Amino acid sequence: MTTKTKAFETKDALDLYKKIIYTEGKAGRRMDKKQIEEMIDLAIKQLGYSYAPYSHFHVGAALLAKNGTYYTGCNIENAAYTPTNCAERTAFFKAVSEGVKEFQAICVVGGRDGVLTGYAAPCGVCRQVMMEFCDPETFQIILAVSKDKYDVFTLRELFPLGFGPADLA
Ligand SMILES: O=c1ccn([C@H]2C[C@H](O)[C@@H](CO)O2)c(=O)[nH]1
Ligand SMILES: [Zn+2]
Repeated sequence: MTTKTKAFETKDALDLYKKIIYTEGKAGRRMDKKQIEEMIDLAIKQLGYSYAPYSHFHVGAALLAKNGTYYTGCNIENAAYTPTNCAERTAFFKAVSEGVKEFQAICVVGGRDGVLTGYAAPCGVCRQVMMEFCDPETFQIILAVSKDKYDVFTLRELFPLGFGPADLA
């Protein structure tokens, strides 16, 4: 019998294991489960504000600043298509326009007609904007389908070898 099997012999041990994987994520990171759930709720609420008459793909985001403030965002499309702003960038630009430039994490949800069936990963442009303001090693990106189905990534994982302000130094 392996040590791992032994660890799950009691319900307490199993609960502890679940707590660890839920709060630390795959790469051993630390985000409070309650806070992740709060961010998922906020991002899902944003789906209701999404303006997506062309793609019908609704996206919501909740950005957590280091000062503890949340900035939410939705995608905002345009008849000329290219002026479209993604949910993530809406959240970032709201924060930066209010003088807030330090961030801990963002949660993103999205799906056709606002129905969440899988992860809506940030597009390349949004990853580049994150790279401008966030430390790629520590900034957390929560991709969620529901409060029971989500994954946490660092910006570095989603944007390896990304170009950022440090490259100009
Ligand atoms: O990172 C992304 C990628 C796409 N979208 C939006 C833009 C557009 O309105 C729709 C389809 O691409 O999804 C976002 O909000 N965030
Ligand atoms: Zn984007």
